[in-house]
Amino acid sequence: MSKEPKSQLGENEDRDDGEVVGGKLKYVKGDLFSCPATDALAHCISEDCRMGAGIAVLFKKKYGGVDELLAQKKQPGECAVLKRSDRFVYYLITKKKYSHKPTYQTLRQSLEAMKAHCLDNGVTGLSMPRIGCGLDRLSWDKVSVMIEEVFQNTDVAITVYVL
Ligand SMILES: NC(=O)c1ccc[n+]([C@H]2O[C@H](COP(=O)([O-])OP(=O)(O)OC[C@H]3O[C@@H](n4cnc5c(N)ncnc54)[C@H](O)[C@@H]3O)[C@@H](O)[C@H]2O)c1
Repeated sequence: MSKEPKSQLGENEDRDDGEVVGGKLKYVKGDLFSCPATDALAHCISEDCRMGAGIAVLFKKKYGGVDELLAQKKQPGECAVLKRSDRFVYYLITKKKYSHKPTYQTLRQSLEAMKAHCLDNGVTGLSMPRIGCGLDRLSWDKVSVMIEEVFQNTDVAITVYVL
């Protein structure tokens, strides 16, 4: 596995096995969907559940469930969830419409909602891309710290996949 420049990954320790660990987050270079089948997955979407661009398109193709998600009537700052096989798939609702941009505040609230669901349901492994930091233009330096803060003092192991 090739290695990402550390500057793109934050303050991490590069290990011999190609994985990079830093605080609560572990980084793996590669496709998110190559993660262990038992890991829960997380990504960001809008309240309208459009999922017409970015990695959300892949989630829609793989897991469907748009009607099921819309029926949950989750708003920005909340988190919708699907159960697929033995895993939960989390949809962090960070904005109202697909054309909007999220705020750090709604992302934090959505992460808190996801954490609550993880703790209530015994989730111990969670994989995600660099959420909010592609099309949604947030800063990974800030978002990674936020994820660490929200999940500190939990046993949820978080892996971030970076292409
Ligand atoms: N028309 C629309 O529906 C529309 C419009 C704007 C944004 N979006 C989408 O984008 C928003 C989310 O933005 P975002 O910045 O959180 O997500 P994103 O930009 O889709 O992806 C976040 C990060 O993941 C990376 N990535 C992409 N594929 C993979 C993969 N297979 N494995 C690992 N990493 C990967 C991507 O390069 C980026 O750095 C949501 O609203 C979503 O629906 C949709």
